[in-house]
Amino acid sequence: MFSDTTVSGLFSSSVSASAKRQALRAGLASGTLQRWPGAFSPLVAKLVAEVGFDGVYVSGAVLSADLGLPDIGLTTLTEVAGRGGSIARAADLPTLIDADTGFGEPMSAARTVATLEDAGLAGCHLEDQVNPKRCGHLDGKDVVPVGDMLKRLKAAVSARRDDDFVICARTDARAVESLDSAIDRAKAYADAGADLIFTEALRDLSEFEQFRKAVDVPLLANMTEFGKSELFTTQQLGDAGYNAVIYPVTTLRIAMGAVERGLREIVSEGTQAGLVDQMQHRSRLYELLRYADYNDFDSDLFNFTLEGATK
Ligand SMILES: C[C@](O)(C(=O)O)[C@H](CC(=O)O)C(=O)O
Ligand SMILES: [Mg+2]
Repeated sequence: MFSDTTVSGLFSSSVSASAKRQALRAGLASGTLQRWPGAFSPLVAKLVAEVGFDGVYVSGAVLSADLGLPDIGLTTLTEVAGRGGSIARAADLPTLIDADTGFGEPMSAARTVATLEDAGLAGCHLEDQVNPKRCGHLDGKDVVPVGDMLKRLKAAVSARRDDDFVICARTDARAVESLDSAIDRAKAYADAGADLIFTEALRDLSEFEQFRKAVDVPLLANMTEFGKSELFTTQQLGDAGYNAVIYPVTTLRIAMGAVERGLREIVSEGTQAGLVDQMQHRSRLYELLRYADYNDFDSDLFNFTLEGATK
């Protein structure tokens, strides 16, 4: 029987895309470091929200890896917007997505922004790398001339229909040119309308501090593992005056580490029984997915209980 329980928020977050964008902007203006872990799936986004983070990040590296591809600009806007939209709608938090170089020339960057807005994202970042792009923490990457990136950014900004959609400009110039050049580029990108600057692959804390002193727009730090930056704490990044931090690939690395160990143990032991204690319990999964609320919604169709399940 249908009950009058509201289904709002069951299939998709009940917070509108525009409210999420406002929340993202408020967080960036709050003076408190905003923490955005990468979610490799909608389910992980739900967990990110429940654990108490401020936002969700969708990583290009993770999205490609999940498709079994390297992060070298092979994914398409359709793939990225589709997966990003599914992740964004799963949680009440705002989601920032990695839009790489904008999937083409400036007009494509503009279309990227419109498409990501339609998909319910709260913001995206566009980087100043050449195509094909690479992971910002690997050697051998290159950046486009400042003027080309300004065209990319201006096109993106002009395509925005919701003024609250956050456009973040990422500069990869630190590793390719110098810290000074990265700072100059950041200033030019902010003048072109970027709301947030992603300072890629800085080396030590003093570089984060120098960046902060030189520019007066919100700054984002990338705490990706096994890269060029040391892993600073939220306290250190907050003290350095940064506004946001991403842990882009962290949840995927944790999960894949556990998956590989688990698969090997099944082969060596002939059973996964010794791993069960480390697994997310069925009841916890059902709690995250709000099974009980679906039961309430239509008890004729959904009458799940955990009775009979092994503990
Ligand atoms: C942030 C990043 O763009 C991503 O796609 O997640 C990557 C992360 C990584 O490869 O570790 C990057 O820093 O280029
Ligand atoms: Mg990326």
